[in-house]
Amino acid sequence: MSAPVLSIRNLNIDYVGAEKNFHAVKDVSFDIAPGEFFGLAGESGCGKSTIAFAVSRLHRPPALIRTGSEIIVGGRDVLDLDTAELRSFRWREVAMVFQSAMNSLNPVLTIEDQFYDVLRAHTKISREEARARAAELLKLVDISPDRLKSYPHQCSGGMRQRIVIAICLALNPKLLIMDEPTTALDVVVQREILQRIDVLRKRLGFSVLFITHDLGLMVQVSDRIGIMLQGELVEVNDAATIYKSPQHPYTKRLWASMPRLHGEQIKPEASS
Ligand SMILES: Nc1ncnc2c1ncn2[C@@H]1O[C@H](COP(=O)(O)OP(=O)(O)OP(=O)(O)O)[C@@H](O)[C@H]1O
Repeated sequence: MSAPVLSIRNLNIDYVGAEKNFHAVKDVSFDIAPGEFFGLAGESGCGKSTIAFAVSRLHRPPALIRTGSEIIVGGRDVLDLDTAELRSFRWREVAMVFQSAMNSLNPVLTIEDQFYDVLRAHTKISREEARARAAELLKLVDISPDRLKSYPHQCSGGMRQRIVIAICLALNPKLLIMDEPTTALDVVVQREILQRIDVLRKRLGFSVLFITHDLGLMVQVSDRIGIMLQGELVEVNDAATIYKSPQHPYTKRLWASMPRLHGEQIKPEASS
């Protein structure tokens, strides 16, 4: 089996407080294989985003990663990278779509300039080449290259979100982290975007770490799913098992708390 794209070992993260520390991520370990769509689910506040930020090394104080934690990407521990190494690590190896990504585009720059900024910062690329690459990336997410001249406010929310995803794919990262990437969008647009991501990861071969509290959406798109409860990873299983025969009592409770489209609840099969 080929080496994992991401290997997290004994990850412990505290939020350091004046009075006492809060242990937000508790000894979490999991791997993501090349090309795998891995979902991380759990109620609000269970530590999902804290993990996502740590993997991208975007965590800031008061978040403190404890000694002994490992986040291995491409054979290197992300926690050991210096500033110069981090610059090439982000975007090239790991790119992250945030919860409010569609509002993260710069309002005073055209879409073309936003692509150019990222491409120019990381590669030796001419304006012409960047335009061609940006057009190609827009097509990947089903947006006409005519949009290169638009400003963010001229694009719908779903379109802006797809533009952010296209920018994230600009440097062919091995891992795309998506933290509640579609929460602000309507259900149909959410689904379209996730289906598009799925097609792209199969075509381009990147892996996905997808974070949401919406377990129903997650089982439809993920290969494997990790369930978090109060900072701990309590179950990791393939999506079908999580759906049909969840093993951990908390996973069962999560399903029970989740309304289905027509009001009935998903009843997981009783586990033996
Ligand atoms: N800057 C901070 N200072 C102190 N505690 C924090 C900070 N950021 C997050 N926390 C706490 O750490 C815990 C984990 O938060 P995190 O945002 O990772 O959860 P989450 O599972 O991603 O939640 P959500 O789905 O609401 O985004 C929560 O209890 C949160 O209140």
